[in-house]
Amino acid sequence: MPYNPDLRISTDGPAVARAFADHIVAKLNKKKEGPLFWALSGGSTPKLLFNLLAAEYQDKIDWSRLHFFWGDERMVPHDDAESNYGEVKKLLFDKVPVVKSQIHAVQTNLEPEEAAKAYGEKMMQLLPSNSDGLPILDINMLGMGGDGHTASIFPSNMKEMMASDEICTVATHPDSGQKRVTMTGKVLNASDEVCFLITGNGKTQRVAQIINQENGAVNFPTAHIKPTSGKLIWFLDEAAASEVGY
Ligand SMILES: O=C(O)[C@H](O)[C@@H](O)[C@H](O)[C@H](O)COP(=O)(O)O
Repeated sequence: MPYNPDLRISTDGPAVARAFADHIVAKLNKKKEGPLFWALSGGSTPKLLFNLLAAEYQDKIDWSRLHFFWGDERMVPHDDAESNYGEVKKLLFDKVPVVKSQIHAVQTNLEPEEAAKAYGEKMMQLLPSNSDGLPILDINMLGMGGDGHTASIFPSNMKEMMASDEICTVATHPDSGQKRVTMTGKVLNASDEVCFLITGNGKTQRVAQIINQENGAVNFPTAHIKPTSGKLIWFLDEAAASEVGY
């Protein structure tokens, strides 16, 4: 399958956040009615988005239609500074009229294996599934680490995570040893749409290697995330995209 994601390049991080926020509005308008199942990612880039949504999109989005999931979550209490859920609760959920019962957080009070199993079961209950029996998210918003990881699929566990038939599984951060629950590669690729939000000159080389399909790209998990039948969009700022070949 050729690798030619839809590239949407904006001037800087805030402009990337705005481009993606407008993309959410457009998707809600296109779908006219019914729920939109949106998986969030952690990290610093989404913070720009959450702050913008809270500040300027209160009335542009019908928040009652949104269901929130997480592509990965750190196995810490929700009020821990490391919590992906905690971050978006503080920056967004506490400021806009989301429906609390439609926020589907990972149960980080459970043991990691239990939490991964429970989350996979919850996704199967709530989401439509494809012909392979995998849950389909309308939008899977992902970031990319400097090592090319996405969600909590790292180069060190990539083969296992991309081959797994589990919906969610436990991952261990290679540096910190932190336990995480992550959606597996097949689930990410079952999404109706995967949107990468990647900004900053720290990602330039990795972005170029993957988008230009240079040697070694196959070593990076992000290069393996291309929906089997959905769309793949990369929202980039000029710094991250500066060495993209086309
Ligand atoms: O829980 C996490 O840490 C994220 O899901 C992770 O995969 C993140 O998306 C990347 O590390 C990019 O993070 P930045 O946007 O901070 O570079």
